[in-house]
Amino acid sequence: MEMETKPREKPDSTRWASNAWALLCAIRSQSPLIQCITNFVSMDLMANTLLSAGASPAMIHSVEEIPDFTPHTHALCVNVGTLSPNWLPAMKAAAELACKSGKPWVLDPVAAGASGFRLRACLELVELKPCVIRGNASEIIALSKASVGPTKGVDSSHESIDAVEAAKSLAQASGAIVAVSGAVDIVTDGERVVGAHNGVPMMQRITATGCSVTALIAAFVAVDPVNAFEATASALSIFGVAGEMGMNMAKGPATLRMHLIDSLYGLDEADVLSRVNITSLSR
Ligand SMILES: Nc1ncnc2c1ncn2[C@@H]1O[C@H](COP(=O)(O)OP(=O)(O)OP(=O)(O)O)[C@@H](O)[C@H]1O
Ligand SMILES: Cc1ncsc1CCO
Ligand SMILES: [Mg+2]
Repeated sequence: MEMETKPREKPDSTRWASNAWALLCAIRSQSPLIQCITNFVSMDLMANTLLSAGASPAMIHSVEEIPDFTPHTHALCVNVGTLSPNWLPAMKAAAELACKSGKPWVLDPVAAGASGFRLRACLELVELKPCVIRGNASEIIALSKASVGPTKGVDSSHESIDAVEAAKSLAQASGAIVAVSGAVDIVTDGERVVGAHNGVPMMQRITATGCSVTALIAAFVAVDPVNAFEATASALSIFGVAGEMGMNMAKGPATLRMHLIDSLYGLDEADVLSRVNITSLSR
């Protein structure tokens, strides 16, 4: 029998899974404070997603409060889902202050291509240096091409895999990590591309699961801001694992919503190590 002379390297998939578990443990022990400026539809599910993961959400959005509050947060999540002109100054002020305070902020460009107003707002926010941009495929394609077009509103009419090139060019142009959710969640820094192969299709039937995973990404980058690429893929995968486990108990979207939150809260090391499925898609 041949003796091994050096320790065998763990395969990539094992390293991704143990890193995801370490980051979830860090969220549970540090309970990072996440400021969320988000749409009215998502506020409840987003706050409950963050709480069940161990983070501390604060849905604070008035421009008057940002100078006092934003510097004390650990990360910021900005979501333009129910955008109106009077909300945009608060989003920009918070993004600017987060950057100035050295805190990561994450952008969710909901329905970016649905109107000129919304697209311009998203492009202005991208100028303010988000650490991560997470959207569905149609949103990332619209933002990357800076084009308004026929859309299904907040839902995607593209597959995530069709948005890989758009995501790479948006990442290169903006300096942000770009994530595209879908059957496979794609994450890129403009060079590297990974896919998180977790989740269940029923998650699309619950409004604001995308918004909520963007906030979860904010919590993951809050505990590991220098490795935003890894943190983003981990958050997407962990949320997908919670969806898979929740689906085992669910009868439809309403019960999946409940069981997803319970599963995220209850995830243990064995669940994470056996289910996290992140692979390289770089060519
Ligand atoms: N076909 C699928 N199979 C498995 N998981 C999926 C599938 N489609 C979406 N998901 C998961 O559902 C979650 C939401 O992704 P989706 O792309 O629907 O976001 P979204 O369109 O921004 O949603 P919303 O705007 O309602 O917040 C993600 O965690 C994603 O991984
Ligand atoms: C349904 C809906 N409309 C605006 S924001 C939102 C939540 C999902 O993006
Ligand atoms: Mg969305």
